[in-house]
Order: sequence, then structure tokens, then C-alpha cells
Amino acid sequence: MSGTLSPIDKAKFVAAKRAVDYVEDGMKVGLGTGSTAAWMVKCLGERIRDDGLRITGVATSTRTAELAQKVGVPVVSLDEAKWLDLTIDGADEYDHNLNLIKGGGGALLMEKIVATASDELIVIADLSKQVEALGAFPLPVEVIPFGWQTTKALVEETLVNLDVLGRTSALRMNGATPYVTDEGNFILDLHLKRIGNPRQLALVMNQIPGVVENGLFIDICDVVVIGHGDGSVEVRDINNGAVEHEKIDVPETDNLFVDIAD
Ligand SMILES: O=C(CO)[C@H](O)[C@H](O)COP(=O)(O)O
Repeated sequence: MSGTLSPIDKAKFVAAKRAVDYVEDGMKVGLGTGSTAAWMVKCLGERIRDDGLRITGVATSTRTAELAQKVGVPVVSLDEAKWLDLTIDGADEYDHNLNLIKGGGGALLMEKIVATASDELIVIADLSKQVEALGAFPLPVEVIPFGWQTTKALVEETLVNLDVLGRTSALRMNGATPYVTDEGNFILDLHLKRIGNPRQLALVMNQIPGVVENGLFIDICDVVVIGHGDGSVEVRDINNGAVEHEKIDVPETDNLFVDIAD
């Protein structure tokens, strides 16, 4: 593929490119999933190819593992890596505390395990992911297939007990059949509108038998790199409150990755 990057792709690209600056030689790096994370994997591949950067990656999905292999980013399992220096991943929503909703791409379970096994989680996003309160994006909840309808009923009952707005849930589909995660599970998408107490909801959801994990990432994200369509980025660090603005060099075309396009 060759052409000019669209504003949204430019925003994702500059966020990814800036985030990759955090990666140093010898690091073990968690590789997120999604369209923004795919730019990051390609940027890492470029640094490995052009600068001789040596890193070990841990992928959060088979999709990402395949892309990493294609662009020359070495990947090992999390059990081989054991602990990671940092993870770079996208998000479906982030709030001002850098709490997140993730899992729109269906990889929330591996993403949460990998992010939690990292010293730092850097989220890369465009401004459309920023919200006052989490919940406009449907909250993904991964459930085991056995008895999923019972689990769904329990989830909905719990939402009523917690007085959460919305309260409907839908089994994620892939055409005519349920969407199946890399770990062989199903996903319920909870349509909640606004989550008043995300911390409480995250804890309570995971107490329901059949629920494997939910897409609320609370107190896990350290830094968000927000890309804009004009090629600028904003970096917000929750640990020291720092906010930086920078302009990133964007190629006139996307030829940069023509040989490693996904
Ligand atoms: O959580 C995720 C996958 O499970 C993604 O990071 C999230 O859906 C954002 O994806 P994109 O960068 O394509 O908007």
C-alpha cells in the first residue's frame, strides 16, 4: 500500500512513533493489539532494522505475534520473559486518571496479564479515546463458553444491584457464530453508557463465576501518548503529572512500511 496517511492514521502513527522512544536496547517489551498498536510494532521493526535496536517482545494476541514476526520483532512467551520493562498498547477509552476500557479488539485478557507483568504501561491513542467518564464504549467481559448464558444473567443481575446505568449485555459475534478469543473464550459487551465507579465494577465483575476478566484497566496505565492528525503528540505521565507537547516527523507517504504492511 502506498499513499498519504489519513489524519486518523497520522494520529495513531505519531503516538506510536513517540511511544517507541521509550524503548531502550535490551528491554523486554509487551506488544499491544489493535490498529494503533500495529503502528507501534512496525515502528519497533524499523528501529531494529535501521538502528540495530535489540529487544525481546511479548505479544498480546496471535495477530500481534504474526505482525511482529513479519516486521522482524523477536517474540517470546511471557513465561520465557517473566517480567517486562514496559508494554505499549492502545485503548478504547481513557479518563483523566488514565483508567482505561480495553478489549474492543478482543485481546483484553492477554493485554491485562502482559500489562500487569510490566514495570510501565504506555497507552497510545488519538483524542477520540479521551472521555470524562468511562462507559460510552461497551465494556468487554471475557467469559468461558461453558454456561455463558447463566454467566450473562449473573452479570446483568450484578449491574442492577450496583445500580449501573445501561445494564444490557450482548454476546460478541463473528458473523453467525460467537467471537472466540485467543484463549478460547467468549466476550460479553456491556452497554453501560457511563460507569460511575469503575474500580468497584472491575472488582465485582471478576467475582462472578464464569467471568475470566473484564476490560477495565484501573491504576495500570502510567503514561498516555495522544496523537493528533496534524502530527503533534501530547504525552501525559500520571506519576509526575507532567504534560509535554511535541511535533513528530511524519513521512509524506506511508511508503515507510511498504515492505512490512499488515
Ligand atoms: O484493547 C484493544 C484490543 O483488545 C485495543 O488496544 C483497543 O481496541 C484499541 O484499538 P485501536 O487502536 O484499533 O483503536
